[in-house]
Amino acid sequence: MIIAVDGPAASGKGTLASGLARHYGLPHLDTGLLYRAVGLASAAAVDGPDLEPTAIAAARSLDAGQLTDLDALTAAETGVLASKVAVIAEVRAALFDFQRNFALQPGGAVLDGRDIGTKICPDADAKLFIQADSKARMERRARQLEARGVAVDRYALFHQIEERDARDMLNPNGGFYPAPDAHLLDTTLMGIEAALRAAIAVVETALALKAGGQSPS
Ligand SMILES: Nc1ncnc2c1ncn2[C@@H]1O[C@H](COP(=O)(O)OP(=O)(O)OP(=O)(O)O)[C@@H](O)[C@H]1O
Ligand SMILES: Nc1ccn([C@@H]2O[C@H](COP(=O)(O)O)[C@@H](O)[C@H]2O)c(=O)n1
Repeated sequence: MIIAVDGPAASGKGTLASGLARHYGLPHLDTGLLYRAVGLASAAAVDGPDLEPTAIAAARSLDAGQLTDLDALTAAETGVLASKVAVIAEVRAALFDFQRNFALQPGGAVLDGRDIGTKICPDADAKLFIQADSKARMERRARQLEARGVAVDRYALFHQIEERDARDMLNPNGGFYPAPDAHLLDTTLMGIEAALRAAIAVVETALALKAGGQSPS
């Protein structure tokens, strides 16, 4: 079974994808980490003329060892770098096979990102698109960073998230919209447990419909 979980920055898609993976006993891939690793590897070239070739070479030579330094990878600034390399078509192409092969492993997988339901796994058995308003997303990210001891300027963080959302939405090589068969889940007013229960219900309904049965009540 393949489950696709998409949504904007700090919407909680990674948390839900990891909860779904635990619930169904499936492996989970946070595909944002791949773009973050390429962004980090290209940091010295960012906003300069060499960004494209640097990022393309970094994407083509990416290996799993670069996905381990979670403090550096999940820093807010790394998210901005990631969104700058994510507009480069050759970077997306270089990362495609890794994601697709992960999805196609025996038994299936849960992947979260921006284009899983539209580009990486248009054939997924269940697709969720997670939404939450920008203020809620900013507050979630702020608390996450503060829990790690990082000082947060909420005003700057809010603008950084909005700027990244805008770059992502305009990404000409993206596909960062809900797939036509995705279920929209707005978690603005939901805690993590309630959101996970709702996500599991979406998957159960998708599976029941796929099997040709009634959707579970
Ligand atoms: N429904 C929720 N209510 C409150 N907090 C939440 C909820 N969902 C997730 N969080 C918290 O918000 C923070 C961001 O969540 P998460 O990392 O899952 O988002 P994301 O969409 O994967 O982010 P990114 O796209 O930037 O990687 C985490 O600290 C997580 O625990
Ligand atoms: N499938 C994906 C996943 C991510 N991106 C880009 O990477 C940035 C960071 O992603 P997070 O999920 O960790 O926030 C994101 O803003 C996108 O620009 C992508 O292009 N495709």
